[in-house]
Amino acid sequence: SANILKFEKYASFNPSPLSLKKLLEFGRTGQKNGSSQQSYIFLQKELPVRLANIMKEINLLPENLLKMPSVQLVISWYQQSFKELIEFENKSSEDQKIIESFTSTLVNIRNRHTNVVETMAQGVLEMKEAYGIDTNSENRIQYFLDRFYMSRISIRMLINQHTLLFGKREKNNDPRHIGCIDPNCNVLAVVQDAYENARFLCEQYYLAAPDMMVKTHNNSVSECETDPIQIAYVPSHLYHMLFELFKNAMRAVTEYHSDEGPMPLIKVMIVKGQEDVTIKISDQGGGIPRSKIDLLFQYMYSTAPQPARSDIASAPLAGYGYGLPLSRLYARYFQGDILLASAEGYGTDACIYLKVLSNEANEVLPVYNKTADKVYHTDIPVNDWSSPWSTNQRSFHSYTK
Ligand SMILES: N#Cc1c[nH]c2ncccc12
Repeated sequence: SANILKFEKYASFNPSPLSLKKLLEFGRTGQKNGSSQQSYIFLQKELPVRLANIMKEINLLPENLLKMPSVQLVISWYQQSFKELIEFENKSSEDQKIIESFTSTLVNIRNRHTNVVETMAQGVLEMKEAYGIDTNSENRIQYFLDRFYMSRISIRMLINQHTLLFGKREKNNDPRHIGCIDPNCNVLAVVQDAYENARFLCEQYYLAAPDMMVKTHNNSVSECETDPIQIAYVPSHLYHMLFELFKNAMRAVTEYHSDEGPMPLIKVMIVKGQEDVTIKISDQGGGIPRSKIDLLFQYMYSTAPQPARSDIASAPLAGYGYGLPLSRLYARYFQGDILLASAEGYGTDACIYLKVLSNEANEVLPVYNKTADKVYHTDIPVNDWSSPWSTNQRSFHSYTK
């Protein structure tokens, strides 16, 4: 049908990543007239391209997952949103009425996709319970969900920028922000905000919470050692990452020191260098074995059956949920990262790395291509490093000649 042809057409284009610098410049001119038109012209093509690219990958999911009702529901949301977007394919950007209609379509799409993460997690659970899971599928699902959620983060970022800059005036938005970007995001302020909120939850559940000590080092050449550490960033993304890491650190410390007196502090180091801003959160929560670190970022591992509704309210720090894998995607989205280094038996350092320069903070987007396609169609490569469990007749030596 015509829609299928349009779908293949948009899927044939690669997404065009924007940098924070581009998004900022765009937003600054945006507040003058005329660039709602530029935004419309860019999004009119870029949003269907990003939707079509990730929809191509959804179809490559393991059969057992694809047929889950929750996954079918998510697919229907993407199909509907794609259909609504291509309605604007040949509509002129000269007509302000068309741009207004496009902006309200974006709001509808954003609302339709509000619960995509939970619904996909439900689909993974349905499949686990119905068919179980083999390692190959687990790896493919991990690969897919990282790309699928990164694509969703990027689409929501573009929609939020357009609707905040050109949509109905939001009442409480900070005039210094450009859409959802703060050109001078004060990192310490977001750290303190996330800590206070995680502490509140921790005290509610554990009746106690560890204190925090923060040190900052501003080693950027153009600034003084004591200048506040600021970068162009999306405060809500930074908050999401910090809140998650503080919750996990507090849970570890309170559970590891449950029986004795005062709990050890959570130490936070914020450093601005030439290339990176690093936020290191160090706890003495007993740590986690190196062999289990990867599990914290596994969607499948974190997809545990939801405890009874009453438990959810009382266990706000329970389980790891999708918080860590999604937080790492937020960090990676603008070329940063989150790394965990643990000393089992003592504690854990969690590091958030962000880009100092906004022209280096380019969107990281999944690109549907032959490589991606191959990941879905090849099994895990044959073991090319020795392992104690693999006996290989060909080279097995008998030492008892
Ligand atoms: N994220 C995070 C963590 C921060 N501290 C931790 N301790 C045990 C397990 C996970 C964590």
